[in-house]
Amino acid sequence: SRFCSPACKIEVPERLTVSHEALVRTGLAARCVSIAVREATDEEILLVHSEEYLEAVKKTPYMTLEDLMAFTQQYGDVYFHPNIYHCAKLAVGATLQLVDSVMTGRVRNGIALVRPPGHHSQKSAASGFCIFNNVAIGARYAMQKYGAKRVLIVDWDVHHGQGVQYCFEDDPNVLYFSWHRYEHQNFWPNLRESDYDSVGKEKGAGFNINVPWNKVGMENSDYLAVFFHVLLPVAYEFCPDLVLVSAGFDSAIGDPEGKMCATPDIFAHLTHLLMNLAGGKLCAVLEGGYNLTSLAQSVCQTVQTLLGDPAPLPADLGGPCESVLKSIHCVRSAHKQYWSSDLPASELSAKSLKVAEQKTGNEPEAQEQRSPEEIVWPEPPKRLCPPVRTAVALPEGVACPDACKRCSSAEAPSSLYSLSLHVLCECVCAGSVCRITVSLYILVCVIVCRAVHVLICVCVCVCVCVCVCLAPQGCSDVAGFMQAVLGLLLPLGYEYNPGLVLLVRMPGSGVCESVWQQLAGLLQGLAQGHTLVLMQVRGPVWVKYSPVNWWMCIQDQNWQLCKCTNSCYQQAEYIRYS
Ligand SMILES: NCCCNCCCCCC(=O)CS
Ligand SMILES: [Zn+2]
Repeated sequence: SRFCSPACKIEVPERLTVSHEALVRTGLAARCVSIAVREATDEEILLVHSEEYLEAVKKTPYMTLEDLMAFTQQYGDVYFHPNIYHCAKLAVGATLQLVDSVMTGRVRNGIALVRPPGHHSQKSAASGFCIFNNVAIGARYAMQKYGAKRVLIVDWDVHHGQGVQYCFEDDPNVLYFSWHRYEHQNFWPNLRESDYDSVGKEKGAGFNINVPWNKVGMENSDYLAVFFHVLLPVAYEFCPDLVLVSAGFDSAIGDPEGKMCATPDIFAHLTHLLMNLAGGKLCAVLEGGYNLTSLAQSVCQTVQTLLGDPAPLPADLGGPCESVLKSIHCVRSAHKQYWSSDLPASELSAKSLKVAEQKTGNEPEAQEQRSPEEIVWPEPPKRLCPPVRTAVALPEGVACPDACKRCSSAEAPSSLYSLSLHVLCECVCAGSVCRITVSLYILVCVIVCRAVHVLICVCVCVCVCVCVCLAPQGCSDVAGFMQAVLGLLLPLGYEYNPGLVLLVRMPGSGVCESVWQQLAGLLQGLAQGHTLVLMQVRGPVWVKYSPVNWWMCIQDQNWQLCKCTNSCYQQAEYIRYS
């Protein structure tokens, strides 16, 4: 009978079958393009691993049981099954097939559901269930075959991918970000170099970011705070050509390894926040994830966001806990010298990162006492996947796009203010909007919102401070702008949890196109994507309002609304008319 180390009780084949079955059951698989897997070649594996290691692993299918056990003992927490070499080659091959499909533009993004995982394996060693380092090979492959200059690897698995860190620690072209259960080096793999002060070596200094979780029981707001205040400002400054995600879901609630409390829907937001980078080129590669229920739910949340569906409302976020604030402060201080977009750590005061009352110490222990099966959490909320409908406000004399039928509103709104009020009221009285976050530029239209309710003004005053500190520099201060969006607007927006985001761009606001689109994209993580974008520009411009995706073509002050069928636009983008 097959010898079995304790490890093989959790890294089991059912991980892939339950994930795939969930994708099929929810209809998500049918919306995806399936990519064939293949075995990796020796040359591809040698992009990261040594010849002697590869040659040794090649022998494992033919080893006797005792040889296999001896071979396994030399590594930590892996098991070598006679078939694992074949599976490990398929895991790498699947990853590279995904990288091919994304880098050639055949698909925009995708996920490789593979096992064994990869992020712990090293040049000449297997570790932590990992044989070959799928994601590290994927990064090297993308740089070698497609000339990718900068690759961002985001490792949201609950373990530190030390294998990836070792592979790229002196390489400034690969930015490796990992958060991981650490508990002051008391959690596996118990490495000193997993702490926040490992920032990379030589030319790679600043390109390795470790965020240690020194407590278990981390929640959604902790994960988002690290994205807003550590990863995203640096990722935007790094400006990658490709994003690889070491998508381990053992960081989700119910996992026996992670013992965290973040719910599966958080992966919809983490994915969304990364999709605006690298022109949307994102390859997620499965790492860990051992609670079959939360694994399947987390995979579905990730895939549904990759497909472009609006993220669910970020349910009742608190502020990050004290322990996370400390980790964030430490890692930002360690990296302050490398990243200009990094506000001095002191700026990250408790006020902008609302300090939640210290998590009462007993929760995690309670978690520890309950067996993983006993931990329950609510089903992820049903998510909108709105048909793409459109509304076009057309100036006189401009023909409707095909298949549109003009249904001008009763009173053709005569100005930007009355239009947004008009649409606003339509939303509000349609009851589909309970609260509204006004975004950066709405302050100029504060008169529009007066008719809505006083809550707006609270938010507007916050936005006023952001806009004031931004407007003078205009587009030249992109870093400053993005820092304010990531470090202030998004955290507050997520905590405020609005029913609608109103984004108004006034002429002379001085923000350039790309930054504007980043802002509109990022804000769609709020309000289930209910975003109204109003732009007043010279000449007609199409803008997008979702989920009904109202398109408004605006010319000067002349507005008319008409609804188009959803056949007009499959993927809502900005289309500028000549
Ligand atoms: N030696 C005491 C217990 C050690 N357990 C090690 C578990 C490794 C988990 C690796 C993993 O999940 C990859 S994502
Ligand atoms: Zn893991």
